[in-house]
Amino acid sequence: MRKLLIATKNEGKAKEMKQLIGSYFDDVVTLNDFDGSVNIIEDGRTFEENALKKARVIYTLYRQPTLADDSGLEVDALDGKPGVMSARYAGENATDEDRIKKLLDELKDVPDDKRGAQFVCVLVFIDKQGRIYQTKGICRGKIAFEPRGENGFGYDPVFVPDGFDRTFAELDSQIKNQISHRAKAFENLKKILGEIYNEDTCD
Ligand SMILES: O=c1[nH]c(=O)c2ncn([C@@H]3O[C@H](COP(=O)(O)OP(=O)(O)OP(=O)(O)O)[C@@H](O)[C@H]3O)c2[nH]1
Ligand SMILES: [Mg+2]
Repeated sequence: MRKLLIATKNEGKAKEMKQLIGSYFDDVVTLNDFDGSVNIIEDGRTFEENALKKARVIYTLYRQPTLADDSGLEVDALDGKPGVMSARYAGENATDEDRIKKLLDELKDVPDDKRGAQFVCVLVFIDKQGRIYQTKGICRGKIAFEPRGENGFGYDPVFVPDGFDRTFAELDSQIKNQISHRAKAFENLKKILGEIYNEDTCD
């Protein structure tokens, strides 16, 4: 029985991660399932530092294979902000709506051709023996002028991925799971998992 702990409390992210992880684990649980009380301070300057910290804290507590995702939105016209601050962009207790409103306010005078942005996702996986693996995915797109769509989470209603004219929240979740920053990071992670679990099938 192979168990994976996912070090996230974000339900939107957790749902996508469970869909993307594939069949390498028999049981996949997130912090909301097994330890909602743990509070990890994300004080890194990069997605890499924060993802590593989340994975390390949970691996150290439970000594089980652990996966963490640190992700966010980098907007060209804001010099890469909100970046690692994406979840806290409008304050600690703000909602997705508050964050979107703040973003659209800041971009209100920015024309269509200057609204480029990218979602970034860094995954850190720690295997049963404590070996650390990291992958990254980027999805380019642009920021819409108003929110559209009901799917997904976070900034999805205002992010239009390159090659599409609909937002992530208007696209089917299956399409998001093929082209997103998270999907790309998982493509690389699955290659690593394939190697780990082929050479070491015990757990
Ligand atoms: O529209 C979106 N579609 C996405 O696919 C996506 N991926 C990340 N984000 C945003 O970036 C923050 C990450 O911050 P984050 O990595 O610290 O996660 P979090 O604090 O929400 O949960 P946890 O995993 O740390 O427990 C999230 O809250 C979201 O606002 C996304 N928004
Ligand atoms: Mg967080």
